[in-house]
Amino acid sequence: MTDQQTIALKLHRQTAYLTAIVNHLPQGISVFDDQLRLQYWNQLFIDILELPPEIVVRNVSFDDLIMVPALRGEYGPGDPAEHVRKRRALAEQFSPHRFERTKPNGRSHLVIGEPLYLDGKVAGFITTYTDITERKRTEEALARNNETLRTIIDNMPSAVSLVDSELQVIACNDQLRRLLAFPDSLFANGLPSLADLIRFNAERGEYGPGDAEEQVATRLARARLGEAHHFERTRPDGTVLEVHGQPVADGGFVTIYTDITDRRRTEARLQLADKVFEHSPEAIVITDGNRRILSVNPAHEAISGHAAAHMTGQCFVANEAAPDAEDGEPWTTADTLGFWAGETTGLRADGGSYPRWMTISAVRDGNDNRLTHYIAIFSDITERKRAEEAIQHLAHHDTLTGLDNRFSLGIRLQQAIATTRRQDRRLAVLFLDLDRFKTINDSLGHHVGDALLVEVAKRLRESVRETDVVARLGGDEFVVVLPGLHDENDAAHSAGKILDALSAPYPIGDNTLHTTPSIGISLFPDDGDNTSALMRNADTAMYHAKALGRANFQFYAEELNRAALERIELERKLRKALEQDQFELWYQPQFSAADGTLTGVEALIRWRHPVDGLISPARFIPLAEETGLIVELGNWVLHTACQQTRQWREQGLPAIRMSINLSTRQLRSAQLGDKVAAALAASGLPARLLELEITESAVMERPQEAVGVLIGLKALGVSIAIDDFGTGYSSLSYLKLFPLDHLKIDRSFVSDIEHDPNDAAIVTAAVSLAHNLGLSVIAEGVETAVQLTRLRELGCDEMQGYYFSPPVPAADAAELLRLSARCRAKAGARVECNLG
Ligand SMILES: Nc1nc2c(ncn2[C@@H]2O[C@H](COP(=O)(O)O[C@H]3[C@@H](O)[C@H](n4cnc5c(=O)[nH]c(N)nc54)O[C@@H]3COP(=O)(O)O)[C@@H](O)[C@H]2O)c(=O)[nH]1
Repeated sequence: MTDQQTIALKLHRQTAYLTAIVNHLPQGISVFDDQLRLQYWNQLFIDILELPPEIVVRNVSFDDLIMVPALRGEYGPGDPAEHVRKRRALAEQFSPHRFERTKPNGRSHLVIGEPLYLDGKVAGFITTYTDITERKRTEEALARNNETLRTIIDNMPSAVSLVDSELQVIACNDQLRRLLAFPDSLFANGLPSLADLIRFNAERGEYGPGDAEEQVATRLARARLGEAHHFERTRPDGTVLEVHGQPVADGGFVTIYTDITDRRRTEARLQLADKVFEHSPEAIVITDGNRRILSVNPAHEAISGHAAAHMTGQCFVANEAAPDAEDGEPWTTADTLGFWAGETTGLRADGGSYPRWMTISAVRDGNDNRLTHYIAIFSDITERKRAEEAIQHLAHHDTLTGLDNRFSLGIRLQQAIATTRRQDRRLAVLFLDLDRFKTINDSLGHHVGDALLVEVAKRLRESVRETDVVARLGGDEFVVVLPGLHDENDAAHSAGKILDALSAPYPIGDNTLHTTPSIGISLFPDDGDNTSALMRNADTAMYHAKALGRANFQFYAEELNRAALERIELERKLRKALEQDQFELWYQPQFSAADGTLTGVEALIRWRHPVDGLISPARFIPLAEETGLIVELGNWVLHTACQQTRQWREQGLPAIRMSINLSTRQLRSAQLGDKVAAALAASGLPARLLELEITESAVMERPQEAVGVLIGLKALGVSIAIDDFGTGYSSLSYLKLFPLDHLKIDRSFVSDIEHDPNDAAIVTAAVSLAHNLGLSVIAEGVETAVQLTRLRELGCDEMQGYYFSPPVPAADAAELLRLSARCRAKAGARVECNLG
């Protein structure tokens, strides 16, 4: 073989090798010369560009080849020749190029072109065509997947972060910033590292107190372990986060943060609700929308006695004692208004019934408003009702007697007036007060007093009709209301019955007590058309009955009311008079019956009112006594009288006995002895010259007590006189015990002594009694010489009366004393003569 043949064979082989290589390349390949005529190609070139094989021949022009895809519209719409021209212009630049083309049929290929140089000159270009259809599809699918994932992550309610193995955050969603309240500045330079995030949190106290760097180190160390983790974290603002970390294949991990604040709150609420359900003292019943019981709490069993297990599935009945038809109301109300509350009756397992306060709530579905459940809550109100009834009873009744009280009386009287008005009838209000009740109460004790009141209440109730009202106002005051009367005779008849019933003896304990009522009656409509007028007028009439000697009944009369008003006015004036010192003392002399010498004076109070003039004590002493003002007034009298004697002595007048009147109230005052002693001390009056006059009725009201008081007073050295003797039914046994000095015969026995033998007999007996007890007798109210003679004959020791002198002011009394002193100086002189 020649060298030429050897070279030719080598070339041939090389060409065969190259052709084999080109044909087995995974790409299409084409080589155009500098005239853009095709010189080399392989089958994949034809396949990838989908060229008709018959036109792919050596020296075919670039234009003819690309006209094929241009005509197929692969370069877009428009003139294919224009597309070819543009591409040829680009190709003629012989510059490297690389692009991807996707054909209308969806197949893609990558085109990479490089110019070919021969001896430093452009000799054409070589182009490879790689079918990237599958790669593109995979890439697109991946991109779509990524997009989907991105959308999912971005729209997840949870925060997500993806950290690589270097602990660099490589992905996160917006929720991460929102949920963990990361500021934008943290992301200003792209995604931060996990360390940045942890440090930021540690520094703002997200992990609680402690050293921030330590907290960072601990957390990073944990992250580096790359282990799955799950924990809950409560942020400082109370948000509860559930954190799930999961390692991923490349060494990083994905973390999901979920806000479970609401879930935790709901759980806490449910737990609480569960506890409430379990431990509520009130029974709770939960039913479905058809009232079938789903569950009951333990309190239900405790209240009703029905075991919880037996209740489930049963139909719940609100009012167990009512017929079915009547159980509808609570449910229809709950259905329409969502809620019902009221009292129902429950039946216990043992068959007993009990009142229960129940609420029923209708529960509806939040979406379609469908009624899904009922919740009934109830409690046993037996005790509460009992207490209410007791309170109600207490509010309307007198605790001691069980009668209506003042409050209830007001209501019932008002109702009775309305009924009586409609019936065109009359109504009577009877105001009752027990005579001497206070004495019984004070002397025998409250328990006896109470027992008496209970018996009085019983008798009152028995004396009237069931429909009549009987009330106790307090103390010994009772009121009876008699509605539907024809006339006042009906009222009088009932009042008489009551009077008899209440006046009968009361066997109480070991005692048999006696009391009588004083009854005042007012009539509707005659004496008033409202409760207060009728009550007021009956009260006034009752006082009138008392004033008329007790144990009787009196109808109200207009004049009584006037008198009552006058009384109120007088009381007001009396208080003012005390403040303004409108009182003065006058003095009435007393003389010895034997020789006519002045033995003493009686101090008698006078009220000089700036407008009404001189007011008699008979008008105001009883009121002062009633109101208690007498204690202050009496003290003033005591002091003024004692001071007067001092003045008289200072004027050189003879020292005589000064008598003052003590009232019942003063007698009962615990300070009386001290006050008398103080007045004596202040005035320097020798005690023996002060005489205290106490009425017979005052001492006999509580004789035992009086004995002690009088002994105490006597011990001060004063003398004591019994005033108005003969009017107070003295008990002889007590008279003996009283430390008395004088007995003053009441002027009612004196005034008619010359004509009435009875009066003379009484005076005789009184004088005899007094002398027997070692007392001297003063006759008061002596107005005539005949009376004086007669009283002297009957043995009276001293005289007082207008015959000698009326009470006179202090200055005139001083004149009398002067005159008396002169008379005494003339031995044997008769004072009467001088007085005349
Ligand atoms: N607790 C006090 N009671 C007092 C005081 N001052 C007076 N009184 C009592 O008031 C009642 C009326 O008293 P008065 O109007 O002063 O009447 C007295 C005499 O004026 C009157 N009297 C005296 N002599 C006659 C007379 O011949 N005829 C007549 N018709 N009346 C006369 O009697 C009253 C004195 O009575 P007595 O006290 O019983 O001696 C009267 O009950 C006074 O007690 C006071 O300071 N405190």
